[in-house]
Parts: sequence; C-alpha cells; structure tokens
Amino acid sequence: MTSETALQALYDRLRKRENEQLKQLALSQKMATITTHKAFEALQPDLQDFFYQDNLYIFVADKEEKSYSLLLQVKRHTQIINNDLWSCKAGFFQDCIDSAEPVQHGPKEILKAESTFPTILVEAVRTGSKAIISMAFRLHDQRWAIVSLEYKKRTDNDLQLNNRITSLIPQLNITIGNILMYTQSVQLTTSQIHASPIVSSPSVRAAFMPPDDVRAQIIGNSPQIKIIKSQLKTVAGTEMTLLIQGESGTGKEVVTQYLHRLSTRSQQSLIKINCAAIAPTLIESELFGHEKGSFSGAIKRKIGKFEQANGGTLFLDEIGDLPLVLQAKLLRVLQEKEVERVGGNKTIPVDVRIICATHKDLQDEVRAGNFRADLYYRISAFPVTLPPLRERREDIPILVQHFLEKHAGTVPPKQMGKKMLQRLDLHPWPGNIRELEHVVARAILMTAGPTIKNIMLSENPVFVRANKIPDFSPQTLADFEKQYILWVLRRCNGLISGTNGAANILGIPATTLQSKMKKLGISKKFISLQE
Ligand SMILES: Nc1ncnc2c1ncn2[C@@H]1O[C@H](COP(=O)(O)OP(=O)(O)OP(=O)(O)O)[C@@H](O)[C@H]1O
Repeated sequence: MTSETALQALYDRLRKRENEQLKQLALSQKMATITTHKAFEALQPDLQDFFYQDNLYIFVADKEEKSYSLLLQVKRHTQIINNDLWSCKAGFFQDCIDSAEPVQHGPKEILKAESTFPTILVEAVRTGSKAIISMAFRLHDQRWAIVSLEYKKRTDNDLQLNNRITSLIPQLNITIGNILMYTQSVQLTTSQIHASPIVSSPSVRAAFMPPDDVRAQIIGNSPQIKIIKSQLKTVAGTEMTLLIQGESGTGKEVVTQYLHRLSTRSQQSLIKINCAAIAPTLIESELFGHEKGSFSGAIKRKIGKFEQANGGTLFLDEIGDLPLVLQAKLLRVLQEKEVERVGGNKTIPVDVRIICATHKDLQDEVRAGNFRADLYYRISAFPVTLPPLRERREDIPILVQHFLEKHAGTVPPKQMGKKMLQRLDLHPWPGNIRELEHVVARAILMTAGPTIKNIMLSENPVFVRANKIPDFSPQTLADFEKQYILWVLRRCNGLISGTNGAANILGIPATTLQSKMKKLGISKKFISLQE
C-alpha cells in the first residue's frame, strides 16, 4: 500500500468513526429529554436508523430480582400489550446478566420445549424472526433491565452492532430511569405541595427533602427536578462532559457543584471561569495560562484554569460567549487533553472533567455560525436543561423554606405568610431562583415578627418576561392607546392595581386606568383573548 492510500484509508476510518459518534450523540440527545413511554416509542425511526432492528423490547426486573416484565416495546407496527411476569432465575435472564456484552439467541434455543424466554420473544421467533440480541444493564436504582433487539434477517454476530448497543447503554439507563421516575411522580400527588401554604413543620418538610446521603443542595421535588437529579447521579461517576442549559438564575452553577461533589473528583478542585465576564483578549491566558513576557503586561508566569483544575472539574460558564478563535483551541485541548501556555513551547498534560453552561440555545448559535458544530458535539455528550421557575411553581414553597432557613442567621427562621406564598406563586419569575432568593432575603430583613406578611416583587416583571413591543401599525391615537393598554393588561394577567398591576406600569392611578378602560371599551373578556 502506498503512503497515499494508507493515509486515505486512515482518513476514511477516522471519518467513519466520527460519523458513528455523531450518530450516537444525536440519538443520545434525543433520548436525554424523554420521560414517557409514548415519547420513547416515537423514537422508533431513530432507533431503527441506529440498530437496524425490526423490534425493540425493554424488560425490567423487580427490586427483589424475582421476576421481570416488559416495560417498553418499540415496534414497527402495532404494540402488543403484555403484562406477563417471567422468572429472573430462568436461563435467558441469567444469560444476559452473566455477559458483559450483547448476547445473541437464535430460533433453535428460543423455540426449545423447555424454553426460558419471555413469551413475547418466543412469539417473535415463531412468526419468522431469526435473531434476538440482548444486553443487560443495571438501572441506577439497582434493578436489572434488558434491552432486546429483534431481527428478521440476521444470522451472525456483528461487532459494529455490539459496539453500538454497548455505547448506548449509559443513555438508555438514564432514559429508562427517567421514564420509571416520571411515571411514579405523576402518580404521586404534587397537589399536596400546592395545598400547603407554609412548608414549615418538620414532618411536612421531611416529605419534601430528598433522601440523599449526600446533602442535596438542588432544592426541588417537581418531576422535572427529580429527573434531573437522577440523571446527575447516574452521570456523576463517569467522565462525561456535561452541557447545562437554562435561563439565568435557574441553578446551573448549583448543579455543577452538586455534580462535582458526587463525582470521584470531589476531593480535587472545582474551578470556574465565566467566558462572558472576561475580555476576549484575556480569556486565552485565563484558560491556558501564559509564560512571563509572552505579551506586554505578562510580568510573571500565570497558571491557567485548565492547569488549576488538574485532577478536578473545570466549569466553563457561559460557554456560548467564547470567541470563535478560542473555540478551536478549546476543542484541541479537549481532544488532546493537553494545554500549551500562551508564549510557551511545551505541552502540559491535563486531566480535567469539563462541565459547560450557557443561557443561550447552542444549537441556534451553531446554526447562526457563532458556535462551532464540532465543539458543540464534543461538549454536549450529556445535555441537561434546567426549567425556568415559572414552569415548576410547585417547587416555590420548598425553595422559600430553604431560603428562609439559609438567611435566618442565628435566630429561628421566619415563616412565609399564606397570602405571600400565593403572591409568589403568581409572579412570573424572570430572574428565576436567584430572584426568589433575593425576594426572601429582603423580606426577612424587612420583617420584625415571626411571619412575613409583606414582600417586594420586582417592579415591572412583565417587561422582563415579554419585552418585545408589538408591532403597532399607523393608527389613531385612541386606537393606539387602546392597544397599548390591552397589551400591558395582558402582561399583568388583568391585574389593575398593586405593584404588579397595569396602572403602576402605565404610571397612572388605578381609578384613571379603570375609567380609560371604560371609555375605550376594554373589558375583561378582551384581556384574556390571545393577541
Ligand atoms: N435548585 C436550587 N436549590 C437551591 N438554591 C438554588 C437552586 N437553584 C439555584 N439556586 C440559588 O439561586 C441562585 C442562582 O443560582 P445559579 O448561580 O446556580 O444560577 P445560574 O443558572 O448559574 O445563573 P447565571 O446563568 O446567571 O450564572 C444561587 O444563589 C443559588 O444558590
């Protein structure tokens, strides 16, 4: 082989591997957001594109490992309802858990008289399937699960398929865990949380506190937060790079600290750099360090964040703001696991786990050409999206209680009055949990007695939430005034007076607004209509 053809072969192999990884990443990303049976079943085309299977089954054992049953099936045509239980002691189940690799079974063993296979697989083979390839894995709650792929045409073992199955197991584990947990959470009534005006008695609080051995600082028991916590527990012990997305103040840094504490690197440093807070010209030396004299102002050697985080975790906050030139350099460091200080001529190996966060939609940034696609794929191996507070209002009481205790100082924590909790529940929370914490901390300071009966909410939250002014076409002043008042009223949910009321935002007394509304023919029914 000439060196040119050898090079070409190497290039082809690398490209193939890269494509394979991209395919796996794309599927993992889709799976990461799934919490329901239905959504999983809808993945049929994607799973088929990856495994080329005809049908796919997921079996899950009970906690005692006595029996297992069918949890999910992804079939090309009709779904079969099957509530059967099969014994965990039987050959098929044991075969799968004894093997660290995918196991293939053919019609001969599956159709044997004393077959130990689930009836659903026996039926599949009876109706013409040629192979069932299965792999066992432990869910994070320690139960065993088995994924079985049914093939109508396969005859022998395929190494690439085995690799694909093995590579998807960590994500499958998380997704199945999420589906199980989501099913449980919707069964548990969350209305209890809403119904309780003051979450203060220890027994009530105990019910809301997660039973973690590591003291959880991610406060929240909404289904979304439960899923995120379980994902984090599963992924913490791995070396996976995480991409945490979410609006400002949703807890991206809190999640990073939680993850670092749960990881095997917890005894080492967690180093943070905010890519948006440092001038673009300085980020390179902040990240990678510099040698003395490498540029004017470099009066002594500087150790960069990568080196500082060696052995630990590096938190790249606001990664979406990293300049494009540095994105290329960061990608190289992530691939090669070594850095070169600015002005230096030697490479320094670094062993760092990376966690990235951004409030931007990085996929949009990639499409807009502001963020490199290859870096995006490299850092988004495990994406986590934190919900805004307004989408998990059931967590407000428990968060309030947490902040009442956190900011109590040396005196007993105050209580949040019932009416105040109702007000907090109605607020849009543009600043998310950070804003809630500030509101509670301020209320503690302003309250002399044991119960908080007054709170100050940000003056014009409506404009932060929806600051897009509608496109008013030319019209009379009266029409304009009517439209504008309606627009403001809709953003205040029809509230006229009070701090968050429309009158306050418009800068007029509530009575004046009411008479204007009457004059302009604005009634409540228009306020609730969509624009
Ligand atoms: N789940 C949570 N439990 C308890 N406190 C929280 C939680 N999430 C956020 N907080 C608190 O809210 C504040 C903001 O959190 P954090 O800094 O992690 O948000 P962020 O998403 O990183 O914000 P930004 O994008 O602005 O940097 C912090 O004071 C933090 O303690």
